[in-house]
Amino acid sequence: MIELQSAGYSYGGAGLLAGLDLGLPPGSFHFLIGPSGAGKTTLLRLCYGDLKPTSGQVLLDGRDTRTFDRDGLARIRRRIGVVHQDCQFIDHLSIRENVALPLTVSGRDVAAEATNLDQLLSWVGLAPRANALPPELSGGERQRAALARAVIMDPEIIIADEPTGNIDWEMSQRLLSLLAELNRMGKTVLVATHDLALIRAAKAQVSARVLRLANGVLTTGAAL
Ligand SMILES: Nc1ncnc2c1ncn2[C@@H]1O[C@H](COP(=O)(O)OP(=O)(O)OP(=O)(O)O)[C@@H](O)[C@H]1O
Repeated sequence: MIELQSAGYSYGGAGLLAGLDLGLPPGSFHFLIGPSGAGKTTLLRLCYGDLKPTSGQVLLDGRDTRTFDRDGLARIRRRIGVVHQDCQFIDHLSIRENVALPLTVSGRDVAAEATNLDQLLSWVGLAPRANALPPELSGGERQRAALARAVIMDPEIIIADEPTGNIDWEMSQRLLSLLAELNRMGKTVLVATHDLALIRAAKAQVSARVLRLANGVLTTGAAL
C-alpha cells in the first residue's frame, strides 16, 4: 500500500533525500536504521503523507500523495497508525481520553467503543493507569499508550519513530512483542530505531527486513 518511486525530499537548500525506491508489502515488518540526521523521520513522514515529496512520488494505495486533498489524506491516514518520537499527548486529558482521540476526531461515538478501548488499554498493560495524565506516566508507559492510540482505528499499517528511544530494555522488549503481535495479525509495520539490540531480539519473533538510510541512500538488508 505504501510505495516510494524515486522519491526525494528537501527542506530547502541542499536535498536531504533523493531517488528513494521502496515498497512496503501488506503484512511486512521493516526496521529503518541509519545515523542521526540521515532522514529517517523525514522518510517516515513521507510514508504516511505528512510530507509530500519534492521529487519523485509516494503512492498510498496506488495514489500519488500530492493529489490528495485534505479530506482524502485524512481518510487514508486513518488506515495508518503512527507512533511519534515524542508521543504527542494532550497533557490535560487522561490516557484513556488521549488513546480515544482518533475516534473523537473522526466523529465516532467513543461511548459505543468503550469495550474496544478498555481491551486495548489492557492489551498494552495500561488499564490500571487509564485515568492518569500523560506527565504521570513512565517513558515505557507513554510509548505503550502511544501505540494504543496508533491502533485504536484498527489501521492496516503501523509506523513507529524510535518507539524505544528512552525506555529500558524490558520495556523495549514489551513494546517489540506488541508490534510483533500486530504483525502476526497481518498488519504492516515500519519501525525507525537506533536500537540494534532490539533488532537482534526481534529475530525470534518476526520475519523482518532492515532498511538502512545513510548519505541519502536507502539499502535493504537480508531478512532477519
Ligand atoms: N522541519 C525541518 N526543517 C528544516 N530541516 C529539518 C526539518 N526537520 C528535519 N530537518 C533536518 O533534516 C535532517 C534529517 O532529519 P530527520 O529528523 O529526518 O533525521 P533522523 O534520521 O530521523 O534523525 P534522528 O535519528 O536524530 O532522529 C536533519 O539535518 C534535520 O535537521
